[in-house]
Amino acid sequence: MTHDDITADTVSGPGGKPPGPSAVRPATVDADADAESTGRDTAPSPADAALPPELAPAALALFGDRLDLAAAYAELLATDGVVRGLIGPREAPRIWDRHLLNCAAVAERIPSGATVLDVGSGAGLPGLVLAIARPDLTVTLIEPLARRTSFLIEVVERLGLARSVRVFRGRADEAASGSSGREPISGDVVTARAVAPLDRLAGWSLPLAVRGGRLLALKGSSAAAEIEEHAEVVARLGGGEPTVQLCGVGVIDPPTTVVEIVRERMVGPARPAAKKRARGGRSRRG
Ligand SMILES: C[S@@+](CC[C@H](N)C(=O)[O-])C[C@H]1O[C@@H](n2cnc3c(N)ncnc32)[C@H](O)[C@@H]1O
Repeated sequence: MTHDDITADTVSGPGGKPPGPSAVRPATVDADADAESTGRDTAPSPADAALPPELAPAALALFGDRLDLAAAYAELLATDGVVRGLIGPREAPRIWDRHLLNCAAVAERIPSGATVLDVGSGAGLPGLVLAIARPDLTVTLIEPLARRTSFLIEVVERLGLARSVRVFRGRADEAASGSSGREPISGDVVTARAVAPLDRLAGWSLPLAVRGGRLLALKGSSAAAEIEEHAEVVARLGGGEPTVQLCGVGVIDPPTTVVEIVRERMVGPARPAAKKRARGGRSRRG
């Protein structure tokens, strides 16, 4: 089996431009773009993942007694994640504010004991962070790229999260409909960061939510404009009125901006066009 052959089925138990804390310039974890823009060839060091003292109160508030686990994940991202091209070298020193704390703040919108599906997890953001911050959650990381899912699988094992976190290798639509003999999956909450514009994201994500469940899309400064542009499509997909939620107010600065959409109606996939009928009202193929 090659590296690229690893599928979700081999896993037990359970990477655009992610919106960072900057309301103006979104953060990115795109390693290739980062390396190109800096021209740097930085050797990763665990020290890059050290929690900055000024962020310690926020980290403690968001991770509580799971702070050590969050620190272990930060170190894996800043070392293996950089070496394997999942995180740009420039992201390593800002892993806590732009990524871990930014994602963990969203936990306040997730009910106790919820099942969470994270679409386009990349290196585990935000799904893995939520699983670390909230041991009561059951989280599935949905990611089509083998290089990313193999990293996720290893991190889940190394952090001892296999009981609450599962990795699904595939696209969101494959997860929703079931494919390759896999059962369709659904959850109370669907999360996504830096995956697609709101219309496409809603098309992929709402079918994954149970009725009354919700999509939490981490969107940064584009949130209001995206809602205005795509509200009609969202409604056609069965979504309620999208709202903008600020998470982590008073804990992180700036708070995380999330577009929240409740799945109000179950809308099926588009039906194929009706067959043309021959004269006399009968289908041409009989
Ligand atoms: C820019 S990365 C963001 C990764 C991560 N969410 C973050 O914030 O760092 C976008 C990710 O979405 C994944 N992706 C793209 N299309 C997808 C789809 N249809 N279903 C699930 N994941 C998808 C890509 O493979 C990639 O890992």
